Amino acid sequence: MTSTITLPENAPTLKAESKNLNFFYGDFKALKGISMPIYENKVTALIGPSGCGKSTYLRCFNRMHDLYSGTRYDGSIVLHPDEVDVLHKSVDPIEVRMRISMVFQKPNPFPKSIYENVAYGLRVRGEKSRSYIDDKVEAALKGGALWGEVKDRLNEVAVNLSGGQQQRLCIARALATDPEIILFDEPTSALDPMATGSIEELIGEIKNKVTILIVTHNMQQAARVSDYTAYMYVGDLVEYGETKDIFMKPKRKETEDYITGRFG
Ligand SMILES: Nc1ncnc2c1ncn2[C@@H]1O[C@H](COP(=O)(O)OP(=O)(O)OP(=O)(O)O)[C@@H](O)[C@H]1O
Repeated sequence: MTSTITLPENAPTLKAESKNLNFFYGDFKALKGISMPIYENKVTALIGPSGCGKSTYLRCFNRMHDLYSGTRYDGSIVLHPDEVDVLHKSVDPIEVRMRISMVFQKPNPFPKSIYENVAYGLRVRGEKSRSYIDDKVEAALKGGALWGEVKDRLNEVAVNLSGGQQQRLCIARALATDPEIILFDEPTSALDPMATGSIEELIGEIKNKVTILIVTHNMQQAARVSDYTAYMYVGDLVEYGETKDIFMKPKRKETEDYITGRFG
């Protein structure tokens, strides 16, 4: 299997690319030389059977693996246009996480107020101006399609919100620091169909200002929300392309078997 890819014709602007990315948990090689473009203001979906390395790949982008011992990156993830390799030892992972935010599978608001959840990243960055933070919190909550529901209860604890509202709050929190990329790791798997629909709609809206990578087990979701799709299998990138091509005319039989449910 190879992860060499051909860039689509008339490709949009590159926001990032992984180049020959390998990743190890101890001696176990979880990613095997993955090279993939990530296009600006587009949604790229990562699909594949359980354990194929989707979350591992996603977590390389914001250096999440640094938080655990015994892990090792090899290769690079280059951010454009400044050509920064986020995996390089000289790059501060905290700075990377300001530029590349993450939304997890299970909504994980902090045990703080709605306001403080969204203000959190700005405070970490050292923002002190109350009016600046107020404006950013309002804009982020609007961006997360939550402002109308919470504007009169900003000081209430966030855990009182419904699951779908909590996930939109986590998206607002991710938006507040004006990230360039947001990583979504199965963001709707803990939500009901209605809340799932509103998160998918939101992803369609925020991609106008941010680049998105999303891991999903839901083929319909990948087809609905993404512009590009990557099919992974045991640490390899099997096929990458425009979502419509991956779903309508995949080049590889393994991809076809997976998306048609014959495998996985
Ligand atoms: N902390 C860890 N230590 C050791 N191995 C790990 C660790 N986390 C994941 N792995 C292994 O790395 C491989 C890829 O796991 P990963 O979670 O990235 O897959 P995935 O495609 O996201 O799976 P799923 O769809 O089930 O979430 C699997 O073989 C998994 O067992």
